[in-house]
Amino acid sequence: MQASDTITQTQLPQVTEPRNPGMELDMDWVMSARANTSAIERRCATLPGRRSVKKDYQAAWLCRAISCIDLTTLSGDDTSGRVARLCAKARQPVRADILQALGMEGLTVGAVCVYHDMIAPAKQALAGSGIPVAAVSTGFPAGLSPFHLRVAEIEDSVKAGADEIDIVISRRHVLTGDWQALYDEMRAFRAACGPAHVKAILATGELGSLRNVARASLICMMAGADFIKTSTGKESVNATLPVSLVMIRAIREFHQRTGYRIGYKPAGGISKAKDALTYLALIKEELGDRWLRPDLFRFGASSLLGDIERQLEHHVTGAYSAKWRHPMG
Ligand SMILES: O=C[C@H](O)COP(=O)(O)O
Repeated sequence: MQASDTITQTQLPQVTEPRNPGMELDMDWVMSARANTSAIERRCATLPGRRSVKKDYQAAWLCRAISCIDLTTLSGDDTSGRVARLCAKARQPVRADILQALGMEGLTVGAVCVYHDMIAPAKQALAGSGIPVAAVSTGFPAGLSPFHLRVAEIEDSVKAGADEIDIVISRRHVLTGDWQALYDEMRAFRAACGPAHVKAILATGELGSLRNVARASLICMMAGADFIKTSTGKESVNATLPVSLVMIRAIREFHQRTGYRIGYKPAGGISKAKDALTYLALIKEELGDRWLRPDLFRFGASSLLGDIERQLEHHVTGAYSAKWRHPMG
């Protein structure tokens, strides 16, 4: 991919997929899902690891990564002011002179992701930008509040203007093998979202096995998820490459069997530009170019953008601002 390709593709109108309507729970399909851990690890070891961004095409990939970030703040001390600053960053993710040098004026992140109470300030700060607001919901991060409150929380966030809802599944349904309960829960969450797109957070670090990750991925897609997402960012193990491989292969299989493309969002602990490049390579190789757009791929990340910005600055100016030089030099 050359820088010019990325520029053109970034400025193209967003491709829209027909929404996944969901389907009946197909238990035979779910139970046939397997995950061979050693084969998955071998596959992940073949992915390119890049140390630094030296070439234009790598900078182009980083710009693509920016366009796919759900720029996130999910802290107990979030304020309207912090969210407004985050949204300003979402609108102009990289310094203007760097964007200009790359020919990437107008580049924005994919979305801003906040708690319910921060939806209104985020909507206000993003007005007119076209950048969607995603709200975490359903008792995020543990998902252990009463079911009717979790459904009501979704409805409230949609009323408050959230364009996307990131729900958390009940891990216990997976851990006890109660697949019907997981399907019914996801179906109810999807219905409560109405027009808002729904991302199903599996919290893969708490699901016990890669086979459970594969099965939970399929069930959430069968129940109508628009995206499946690895983690809340609050588990002790968040997004990993093996988990990602299992989830994106489930997405590929779902597309092959139903014709619907489901989005993928690795989240939690992705903070390095080189890791973002590895994820993009994985998506390109396993799902193809169509998934390398923000309507089908997002990084859930609070600090990835900072490292990408440093890499791009280094690429354009030959120096990191973080490396102190003489102020007059
Ligand atoms: O969904 C997004 C995650 O909560 C972000 O996690 P992070 O702060 O580790 O980047």
